[in-house]
Amino acid sequence: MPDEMARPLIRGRGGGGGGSRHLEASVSEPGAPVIGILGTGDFSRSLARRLVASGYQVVVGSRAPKRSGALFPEEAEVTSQMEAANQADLVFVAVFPEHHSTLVELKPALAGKTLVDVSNGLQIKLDGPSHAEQLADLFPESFVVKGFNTISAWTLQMGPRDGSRQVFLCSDSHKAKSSVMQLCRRMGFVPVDMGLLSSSLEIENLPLYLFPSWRIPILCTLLLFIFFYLYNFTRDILQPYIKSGKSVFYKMPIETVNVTLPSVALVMLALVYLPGLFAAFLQLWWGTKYNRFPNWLDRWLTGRKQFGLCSFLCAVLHAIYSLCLPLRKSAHFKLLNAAFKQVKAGTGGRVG
Ligand SMILES: NC(=O)C1=CN([C@@H]2O[C@H](COP(=O)(O)OP(=O)(O)OC[C@H]3O[C@@H](n4cnc5c(N)ncnc54)[C@H](OP(=O)(O)O)[C@@H]3O)[C@@H](O)[C@H]2O)C=CC1
Ligand SMILES: [Fe+3]
Repeated sequence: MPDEMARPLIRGRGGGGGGSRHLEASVSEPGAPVIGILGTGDFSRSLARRLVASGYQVVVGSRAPKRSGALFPEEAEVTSQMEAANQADLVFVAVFPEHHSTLVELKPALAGKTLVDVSNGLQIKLDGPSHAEQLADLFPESFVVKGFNTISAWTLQMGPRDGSRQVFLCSDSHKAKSSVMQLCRRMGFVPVDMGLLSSSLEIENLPLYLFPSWRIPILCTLLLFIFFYLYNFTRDILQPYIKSGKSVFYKMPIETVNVTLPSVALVMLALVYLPGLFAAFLQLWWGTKYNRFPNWLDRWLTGRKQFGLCSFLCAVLHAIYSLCLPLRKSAHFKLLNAAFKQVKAGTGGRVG
């Protein structure tokens, strides 16, 4: 990582270019609470800039402050980890969780202070202590708040935009959580209270789920496509070939795909409406609207938008293919016509 460390995510004032104008414009307000950041990696650098831009005094704790100092804005002080822990009122722990234990010597300096754990896991963990809970065990005299792990260094750098403004927070200390929520708002993010620190595992897993609601609809679309494609291939290409030796394999990439797409689109559309019918049937069967649907039906109902969009995509592809086919046929016809005219005129020249 040292090479990456040498390359600032956004350039300092002397570096020219890059960076958001908002960040360049603000200066830390004197008398604002001192925010400490342990670690000088990508996240730390972006966070420091955003905090400075929001009017906070920032002190960054590094194992090698001399090396890292140049990567931070002038307003942020880069010093030793111990010095930063002593000076700060609230401390962001921006080091990877496997290195949390190297910070234990800061325990006395961090006692009674709020620690924000921003770490993410590398894989989804379904049980066991979260990184935040492990940090709380390491620093029992501090108040650990989990949060900011769903915000990327890039988002911090560019400023909150729609879609990634929410910061999920949880802590066993109401006071510590409130102070982080306030800080969050001042930085332009929207804090979402997720309750006690026991929710931290859920928050840590959040960034690891990539488009979770799309997985099943996409899988369904692919399976249906394979099924209908094989059916059409057998019916339109394989069967004539075996029966009468007629070779129409050229139809495979375009015509067979084109007859497959509407079938997939229609079945996917049916899958949008089907769970609604199941739900209505269950409600009639139970005689009430207020029972919980079984999990599978619940997930299906909430995934209807994705099923619908997959169906729409197939229909659009079918429309595009259908428009392209006559163009291809007319080009073919023109070529044949030209050849015929030349033969008729007895020129015998090359065509095409
Ligand atoms: N990058 C991102 O977009 C996001 C990162 N996060 C979380 O933020 C945390 C930091 O991530 P990121 O900044 O990308 O990581 P980097 O690897 O870029 O930085 C980690 C920093 O940790 C410090 N550190 C302290 N002790 C040790 C040690 N024993 N060994 C190695 N490094 C140590 C180092 O600073 P120094 O050498 O100065 O002490 C180093 O710069 C992680 O927990 C990550 O999950 C969360 C959301 C997004
Ligand atoms: Fe059609």
